[in-house]
Amino acid sequence: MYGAPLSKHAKKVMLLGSGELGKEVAIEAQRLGVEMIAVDRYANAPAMQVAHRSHVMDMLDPDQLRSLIQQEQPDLIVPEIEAIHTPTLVELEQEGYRVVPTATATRLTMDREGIRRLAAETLQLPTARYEFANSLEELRQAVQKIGTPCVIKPVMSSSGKGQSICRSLDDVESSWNYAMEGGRAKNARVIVEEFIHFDSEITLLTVRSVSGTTYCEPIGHIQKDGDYIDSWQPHFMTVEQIKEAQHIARTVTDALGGYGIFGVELFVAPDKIYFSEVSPRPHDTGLVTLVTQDLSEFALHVRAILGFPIPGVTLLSPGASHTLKAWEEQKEYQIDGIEDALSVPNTQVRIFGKPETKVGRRMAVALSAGPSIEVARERAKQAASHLKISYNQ
Ligand SMILES: Nc1ncnc2c1ncn2[C@@H]1O[C@H](COP(=O)(O)OP(=O)(O)OP(=O)(O)O)[C@@H](O)[C@H]1O
Ligand SMILES: NCC(=O)N[C@@H]1O[C@H](COP(=O)([O-])[O-])[C@@H](O)[C@H]1O
Ligand SMILES: [Mg+2]
Repeated sequence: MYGAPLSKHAKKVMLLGSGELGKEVAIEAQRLGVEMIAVDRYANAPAMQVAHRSHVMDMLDPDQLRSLIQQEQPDLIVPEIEAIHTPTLVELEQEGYRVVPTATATRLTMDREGIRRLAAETLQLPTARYEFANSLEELRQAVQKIGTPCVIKPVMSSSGKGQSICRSLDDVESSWNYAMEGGRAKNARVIVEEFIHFDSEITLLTVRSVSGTTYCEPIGHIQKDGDYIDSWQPHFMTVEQIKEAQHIARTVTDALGGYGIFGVELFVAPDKIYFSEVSPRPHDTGLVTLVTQDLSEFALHVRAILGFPIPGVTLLSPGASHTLKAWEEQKEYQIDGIEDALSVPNTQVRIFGKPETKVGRRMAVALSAGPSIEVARERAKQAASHLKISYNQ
């Protein structure tokens, strides 16, 4: 039970992070008559453009974060990115605020170390072998222990930022420097992971709600330089593989707790399935669910966090997504080719409306349904290829 947005009894939801994923969450929440407050580090972020109001602030600053939350008094705090001062969320939760899915889940997944130690050491889930290093010298030793090729990532980064493949000991120094440039916060710590030669990688969207745990069909995806290029659903897996994937997803999401959607990232190798990482929030590769499921991952997240039932999720059609990225840093840009993209059958586009372009920044996505995965992927790729960014100096 709640009142109209902006009235005394409104249900107030605060998004911490207001990118393309938050924008879809805000739209779904608006559909249920929720009052939306969008927060991010820059003005006119995508979700801010569809929320009731917005705030620009440094979410890694504990004082700013606390004072905004105390000022707004949201019923639910919904982290949309990892770069948030999560110890403050833990304190606020103890003081009675509700953090989605839980403050501890956001703290553990904020850096790779928390979630990796939970999954591999506490829960004993299969992961790539790993080591941590705080300096170039420690990194050399860690690479020698893990062996090459290996993957080196800042402990605090996302969308592949600062991540590289180290193919021999000669690469260690450049990998270290790259990680130092790409990492978030001033944290000189990296993880070195054994390189897994997987057949495919998937996201298993898993929802925890008042109705229990529900799994979506697996989403296959291709990543380049640690960031996603295209995704499709359903991804074919054997019954045994699906059972194993769901077991891993269940174990890790039960340990994190709370209500909401989780993107469980798994590597599917010939002999076994590896846990990679988990987002306690909608996942970028899950944008495809906007055209494949009766309830998208965003609708599922909103339903779950508001405490509403999720009797089931239905896959309506095979589908695919294909991203459009910018390759220049500019304050002014235009997107052309939308007409051609929308001429592709069963296709939609989402233009995120980010105020500026950056090198490698995702600006839009094409979403296509089709009679098969092959057709859907081809349609989404074709539609995305029609979208062109022109940069105006
Ligand atoms: N140990 C590994 N072996 C092989 N490939 C890997 C390994 N670790 C990461 N990758 C590849 O790099 C991609 C990005 O890695 P990861 O998910 O850890 O980074 P991320 O920065 O958290 O990305 P995002 O925030 O988009 O999920 C993976 O999806 C996978 O394709
Ligand atoms: N892999 C995580 C992910 O896709 N997160 C999405 O990207 C936005 C940041 O984009 P930006 O870096 O272009 O501002 C985030 O706000 C979220 O929507
Ligand atoms: Mg990932």
